[in-house]
Amino acid sequence: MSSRDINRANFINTKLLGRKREPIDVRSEEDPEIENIMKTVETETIIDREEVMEACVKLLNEPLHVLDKDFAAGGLTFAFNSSMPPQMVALDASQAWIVYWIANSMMMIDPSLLTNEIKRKIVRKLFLMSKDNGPFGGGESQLPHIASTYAAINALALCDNIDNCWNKINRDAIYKWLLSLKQPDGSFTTCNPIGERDTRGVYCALSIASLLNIMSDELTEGVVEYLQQCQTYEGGFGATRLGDEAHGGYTFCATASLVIMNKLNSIDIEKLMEWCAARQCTEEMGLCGRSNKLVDGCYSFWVGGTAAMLEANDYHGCLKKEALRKYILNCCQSKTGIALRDKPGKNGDFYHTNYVLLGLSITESKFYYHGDDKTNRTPFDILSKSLSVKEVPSGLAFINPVYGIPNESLQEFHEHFI
Ligand SMILES: CC(C)=CCC/C(C)=C/CC/C(C)=C/COP(=O)(O)OP(=O)(O)O
Ligand SMILES: [Zn+2]
Repeated sequence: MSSRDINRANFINTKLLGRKREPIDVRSEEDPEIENIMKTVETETIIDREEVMEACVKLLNEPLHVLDKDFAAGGLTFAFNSSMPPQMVALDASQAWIVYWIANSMMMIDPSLLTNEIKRKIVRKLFLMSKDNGPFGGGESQLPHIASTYAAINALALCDNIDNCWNKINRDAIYKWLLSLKQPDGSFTTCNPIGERDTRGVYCALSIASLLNIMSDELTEGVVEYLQQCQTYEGGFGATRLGDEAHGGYTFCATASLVIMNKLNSIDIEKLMEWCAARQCTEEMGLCGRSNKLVDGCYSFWVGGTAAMLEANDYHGCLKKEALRKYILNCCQSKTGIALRDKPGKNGDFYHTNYVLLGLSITESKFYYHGDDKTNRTPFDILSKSLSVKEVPSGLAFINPVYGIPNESLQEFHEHFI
């Protein structure tokens, strides 16, 4: 991988998934592409809290908008089949993510949208991103990355073992590679040797390993202790154990990792519940990712999914789900675009479409565990059923909050590897 590729991958991972930090100095004359991306980022409209509140309150007072499924689905199908729009060039190292976001959105809206032809395209594209059929990079000829591998495995889980593709996944190579990323403090790097080490790596590693049934004591050694150190005084989790601010993305990753290991009881759950409840903005009723920050539709999953996992474990009521649902339906559907969005004033995108839809499904579901045996719980035992809502339910698929994919696909994929 050239230093330009490393810079670009770092930049994209930081912007898209990473924690807040000083901008990386990647602007150089030799790289006009990155120069352009930086310009777009810098000129992005800064939305003021007052403005957001005003726009949301106006929209929240309107009659509830019902998700325009045909519009959204048609748009997504088009986006997947056509070539990438220019702004997507910026996501060169995130192609596995894009495939997962689009496929998962389609699956949640209507599984028949994901035709065999589209599934074959997904499988073909994903395996091109890997030299040995796993682990996966962010695009063709890119080095493997833990987040790309996570996204690729999730996307493959949606493809129904078409053409026996699940047997093609190189589980041995993935297991060895995951072990090679393991750090003495219990965390995982995102890729070697330049990767970041934080709760994202832990979650991606455990999600991949549990789905492919390659979990081992060696993989999970020290992980609980690492995550315990990431819980902050506020109750949420920071990126690392070095005192980072609690954030919705990292809190989801830590909570889901603990649920996968059936170790939720090893952290301060009451504080975590308080922290989740405090994420619901009192005017907009959507969720923010951290203290004193703006509401954003994607936290309907990162924080909403955390609350759903707590609910399954009998810690109910962190969020006002009906009010969050209203925020999603009235404020996250862009009237002009095909996609779902962060907040009024923003454009829709694939990332927000997926996580807002996951969040919407959560607001219409009750979460619980199958069976009474608390000591042997697995993340695959989490079930959901319909929670009655005031207006018409959206009819989205029920999802598993640990993996962020519909229950049906999850069960089928998981059972394949038992
Ligand atoms: C599985 C996996 C890799 C998950 C990643 C989860 C994660 C860290 C999500 C957060 C992503 C995000 C857009 C943060 C924005 O920070 P910001 O400072 O721009 O936004 P804020 O003001 O809302 O904090
Ligand atoms: Zn967002």
